[in-house]
Amino acid sequence: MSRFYSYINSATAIIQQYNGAEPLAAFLKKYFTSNKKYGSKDRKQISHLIYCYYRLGKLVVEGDIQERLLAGLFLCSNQPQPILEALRPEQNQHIAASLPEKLAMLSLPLDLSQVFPWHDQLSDLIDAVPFSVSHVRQPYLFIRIRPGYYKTVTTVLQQQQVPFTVMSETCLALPNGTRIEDVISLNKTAVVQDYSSQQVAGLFTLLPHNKPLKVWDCCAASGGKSIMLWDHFMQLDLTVSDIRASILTNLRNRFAEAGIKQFNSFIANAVEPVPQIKDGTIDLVIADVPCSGSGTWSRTPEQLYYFETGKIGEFQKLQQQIVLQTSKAVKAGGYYLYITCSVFKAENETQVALLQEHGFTLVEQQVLKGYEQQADTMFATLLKKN
Ligand SMILES: C[S@@+](CC[C@H](N)C(=O)[O-])C[C@H]1O[C@@H](n2cnc3c(N)ncnc32)[C@H](O)[C@@H]1O
Repeated sequence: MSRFYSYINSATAIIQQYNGAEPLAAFLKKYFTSNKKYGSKDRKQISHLIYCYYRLGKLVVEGDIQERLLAGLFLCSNQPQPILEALRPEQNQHIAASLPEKLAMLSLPLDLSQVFPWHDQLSDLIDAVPFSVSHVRQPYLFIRIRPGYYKTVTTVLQQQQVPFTVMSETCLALPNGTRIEDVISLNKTAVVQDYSSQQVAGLFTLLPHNKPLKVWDCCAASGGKSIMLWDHFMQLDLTVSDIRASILTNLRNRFAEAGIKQFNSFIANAVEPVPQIKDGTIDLVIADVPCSGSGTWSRTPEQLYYFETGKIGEFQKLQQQIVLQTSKAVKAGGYYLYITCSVFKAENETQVALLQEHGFTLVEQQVLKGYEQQADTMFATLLKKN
């Protein structure tokens, strides 16, 4: 049996074992650790095959898994593939063709608008068809260059021959899989942060700049939004919290690398009263809430296959509890910044409507259409307390 059929058989066996209970990346890591026979080249090819398979969501491809693996590989790759060269050389020759051309070559009735089938649940302003089709492409890795380091970072990337595209004065797009941590002083000179996440900084310009703001980042994770806010204002009275201790440890390490020394941090469940935070005392609450992550599924395409819509309601309920509890902390005339990386209306506009019913006025709402830039799709709304 050729090496290429053996890749397909391995990918098939892995797909049959995987049930979506944990992230595919973690499952593959464990699988390859306990199956030592695969070299790094094999692991790369098999993983790519499997990711392409899930990029087609639940689309039915006539024939067996092998047929779907090869169709996925052809549609979702834009560089020549050794497996296609061996098994479908005519397709490999057209690997850089447009999607409609590729679909015509496959002569399979594949409707890519159904890769993400939950069109009726999307937030306003998200175009269902281009969003759905965007999942066939792997997104870029984006970095945000911190103030004063543009020349340092771009010079090192050029010296190390790392290709990049300039998206803005602070944002660079790099090929996914770039080991950026080996090339630059991560967190000191630049942070890994998606393009859309970086766009949220546009809302910071609408905040008062006349005195250091008292800020509470109530779902801080490893601090991506807080570091960006710090870079914007340079001076803040900053408090960060999260329900997970381990992620706060990451945050403290990142803040140390980023040179952010003055801040308060503690573990807190944002659905309950938080003793450290008094009602009506905060200028800005950032609530980058736990969500379905449906705007990021081109990074985790297994979700297109395994996601159950019942989970939207669970997230909606949790977000509602977080919003109602944490918004009490905002002082009169202060601000609430609500953020998700979800595309579902129930997690986005519905929560904003709830804030509006509880004494907040909408300042600006952004649907960040990352699917147009091979980035994540996000939702961000700034509200002001009446
Ligand atoms: C989308 S992430 C935040 C990302 C972060 N703001 C950033 O920019 O890197 C959501 C975070 O909410 C936290 N979380 C989930 N449930 C929570 C709760 N009940 N209270 C507080 N934090 C919670 C999760 O642990 C997770 O770190």
